Amino acid sequence: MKKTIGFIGCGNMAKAMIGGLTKSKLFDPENIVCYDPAAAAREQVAKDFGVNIQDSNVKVAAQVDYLVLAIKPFLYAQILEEIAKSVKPAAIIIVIAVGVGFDDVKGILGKNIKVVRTQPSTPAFVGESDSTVCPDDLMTKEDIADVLAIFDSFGKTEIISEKLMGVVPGIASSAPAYVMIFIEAMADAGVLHGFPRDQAYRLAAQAVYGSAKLVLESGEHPGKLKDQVCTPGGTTIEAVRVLEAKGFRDAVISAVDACALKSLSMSKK
Ligand SMILES: NC(=O)C1=CN([C@@H]2O[C@H](COP(=O)(O)OP(=O)(O)OC[C@H]3O[C@@H](n4cnc5c(N)ncnc54)[C@H](O)[C@@H]3O)[C@@H](O)[C@H]2O)C=CC1
Ligand SMILES: O=C(O)[C@@H]1CCC=N1
Repeated sequence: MKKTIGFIGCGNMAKAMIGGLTKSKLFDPENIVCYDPAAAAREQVAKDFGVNIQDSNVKVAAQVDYLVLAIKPFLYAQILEEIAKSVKPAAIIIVIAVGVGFDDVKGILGKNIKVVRTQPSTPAFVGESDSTVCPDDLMTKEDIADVLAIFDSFGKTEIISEKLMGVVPGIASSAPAYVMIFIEAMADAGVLHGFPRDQAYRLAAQAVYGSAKLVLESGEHPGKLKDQVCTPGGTTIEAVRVLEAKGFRDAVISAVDACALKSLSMSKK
């Protein structure tokens, strides 16, 4: 792409996204323009990816076509005020924070600014984010295609409605945390039975990865794929019995619901 993309904030999500952008060669490193007040954060992205580091948010905002606000939600208003006079009128603002809506951005940058709400996830570090994007009404088909190309460079992307944007952390962007707990717990059980820890993590992680790939590539219902594993009178159904008795499904549904409700409450603040 012959355009420029800027990152305000060079923390976890910025690093994960920049990794995909540079690996895919979608942007030349000098066209990825970044600032973070934390020297260690900006030095890390400069060292890892050779990106173009500036000395203020304003300088980033003034020169880019796409501007990713890779900062915590509570900083959005303050930083939008800071860059308001510098943002290019035709720039596309990429919001990645939970709870920050179109009106929050347009209320400060003006109603004519193009904004896309998104949620990437940390598997972007390995090119496997399950990103969601929601463009505003001003964005053209070409704008949307460009934003999809950006997000596809570090994973898979779904376009969703603004109403679902508030729910998405529950099943997507926060989900890596629950999956990590599942992997850790499975590996702990392996260690309990004598497996070396590193081998237990590899096996548990591959079980999750392989199962996810099977769902995605076979297109089969997850219940059917579960049944394929359960030999009558065998080992797997014993584990399934215990998971059901311990309320595994309810625990997962309740956790996703709690996450989604928290996210929705942040949008209403
Ligand atoms: N971590 C995750 O899994 C996901 C995070 N998000 C969203 O991404 C955003 C960033 O989150 P993380 O990267 O995880 O946080 P982080 O804490 O790793 O990075 C935030 C960065 O912002 C920098 N920063 C602080 N004040 C600043 C300022 N005045 N100007 C410029 N930069 C400043 C910090 O030094 C830090 O490097 C949040 O809004 C979060 O909701 C979205 C999806 C997933
Ligand atoms: O926990 C959080 O608020 C962020 C948003 C999605 C993942 N982590």
